[in-house]
Amino acid sequence: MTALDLSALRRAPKVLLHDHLDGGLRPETVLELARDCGYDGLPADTAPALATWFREAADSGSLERYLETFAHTVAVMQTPTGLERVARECAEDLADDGVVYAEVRFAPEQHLEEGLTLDQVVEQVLLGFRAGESAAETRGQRVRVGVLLTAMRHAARSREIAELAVRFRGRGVVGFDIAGAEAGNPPSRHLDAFEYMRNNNAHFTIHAGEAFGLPSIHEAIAFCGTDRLGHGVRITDDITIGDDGVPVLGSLANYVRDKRIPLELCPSSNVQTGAVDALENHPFGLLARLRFRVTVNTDNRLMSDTTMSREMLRLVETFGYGWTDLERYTINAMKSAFIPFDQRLQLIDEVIKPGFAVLVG
Ligand SMILES: O=c1[nH]cnc2c1ncn2[C@@H]1O[C@H](CO)[C@@H](O)[C@H]1O
Ligand SMILES: [Zn+2]
Repeated sequence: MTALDLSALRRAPKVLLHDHLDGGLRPETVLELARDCGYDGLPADTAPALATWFREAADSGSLERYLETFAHTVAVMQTPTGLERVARECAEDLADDGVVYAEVRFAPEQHLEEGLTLDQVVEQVLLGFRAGESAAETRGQRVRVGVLLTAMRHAARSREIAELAVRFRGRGVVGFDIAGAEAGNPPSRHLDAFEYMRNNNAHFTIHAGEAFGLPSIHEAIAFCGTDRLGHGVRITDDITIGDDGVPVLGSLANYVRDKRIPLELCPSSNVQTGAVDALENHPFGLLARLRFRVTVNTDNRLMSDTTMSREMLRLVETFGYGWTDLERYTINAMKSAFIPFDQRLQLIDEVIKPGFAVLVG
């Protein structure tokens, strides 16, 4: 059995379903792109200072204030070269951390300030991911990145973005999502977009149950028909612990568990936005114990100063997980991916299981 430390975790084959492209830039890239495009609004002028600023500003205890930090990353992702570079480095960084499959999301509508079209934005990002995958492969690292197109929930372009996602299906886009401030912007505002996805037999996830509770999760499932829940941590509001210490599930919690609806849990991010007050109290422990389909995710690597390996290490330190637990969460994630079933199975059988066998054995 290999000791469960950060370097061993980085060698484990990992699957990431919830990661924002505009939340994962390298600090030095933010600085260089800002210089190139003449953006002078950055709050720091060295890479370490900028890294610290993002982490501290995101540590706000409020989703709204957390989201304000994205103004700086989105500002430097407005040109073809900027978009391509950010996507390329994202794929390389994930590969370097031992991620073998990732679904990375971003909102094309936020990248039109310099006159690019929605299609051009998506094309540049896809080019970047393909370049990053190839660069990683030349170093002997293998990662596959699929794209989720996000619509901003306070805006009114979700139908258009859903159409964009379907148009780029088969060319690297594997699904759709809505994100942004949750309170006041329920998923049902975007019913036509979700209906469009369903009519086209296309996959989507919805940020729900992060800053707002059960009504948001209920709408995402019952009205919108989501395949997965982005975060979904507040499903614990529907679980009570009886006097005998035994958890009792309400009907919504039961439904989520019965239907094996995947929860894209993002431990560090949830503490930063105040969805959870401390990692020790993160519902990951309870939900995993109750055998919900839990997955481990980064959300925003820059804002949380994290990686997949570090999120896993934090869970190991907090909940005492071992390799077989981590393998189970990884297989949960791979089963829940939006690529075709046979390809998921192949990654499980040929990459994930053999990779963990080496570590466990
Ligand atoms: O955890 C989150 N909850 C809700 N919205 C988020 C979260 N992280 C990022 N974004 C939002 O998604 C956009 C597209 O990637 C980001 O610009 C940010 O506004
Ligand atoms: Zn998110």
